[in-house]
Amino acid sequence: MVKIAPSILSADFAILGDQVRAVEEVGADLLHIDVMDGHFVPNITIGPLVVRALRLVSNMVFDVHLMIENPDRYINEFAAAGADIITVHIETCSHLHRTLQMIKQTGKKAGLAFNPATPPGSLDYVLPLLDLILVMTVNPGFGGQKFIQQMLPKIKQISQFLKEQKPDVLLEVDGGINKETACGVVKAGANVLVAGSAVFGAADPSAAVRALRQASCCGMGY
Ligand SMILES: O=C(CO)[C@@H](O)[C@H](O)COP(=O)(O)O
Ligand SMILES: [Fe+2]
Repeated sequence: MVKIAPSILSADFAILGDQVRAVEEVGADLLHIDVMDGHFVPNITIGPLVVRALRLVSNMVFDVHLMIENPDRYINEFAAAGADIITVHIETCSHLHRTLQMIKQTGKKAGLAFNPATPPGSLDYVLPLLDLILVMTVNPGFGGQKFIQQMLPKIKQISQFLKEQKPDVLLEVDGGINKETACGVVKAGANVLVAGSAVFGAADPSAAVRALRQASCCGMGY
């Protein structure tokens, strides 16, 4: 079953709690929380305080996507604030194995993200520590960008690798996912679809989650 992960980056922050409740009620599987530091990516967004506040109003799995330099400094804080999955970018970690160990030591699930131009190289060496792999299908930093088609072979390659080595690891895609692109990424092997503007940019976010779920079924052959 494909999981749908609305990204609050495109939500209305003035009514964030209501928007999160709406996607939770319609059965979205994870809540994707984009953390940006203005260094690794040009944008600045959410910190642990917001995660802590949302934890009080939601029981969803919190999927925290750290787009920050030197993520080790903040792993414990995000874990304590209520993150369930903490994903770091391979491009930000000088000691990736240690960083992933640090996440696992908090008792949370660990994810590893790859920018569009980054080959999925080090996977062999850190796979035992991973619960999720995130393939960026846009360059990180902003919502509402166009899906990069060239990522489909990368998704296929990682999906094949996971089937052989560790099938329970989630394969998430993030960026430009909507009703039109969902089928192709699922066919390529993705099983978690992050969607920001396609959900919270829609007039009715609940209907948009349902539509995305429906569209993802085509990739599974029905
Ligand atoms: O991590 C990011 C952007 O860097 C994402 O999670 C965005 O929030 C996706 O937005 P859409 O492309 O779905 O609008
Ligand atoms: Fe993200």
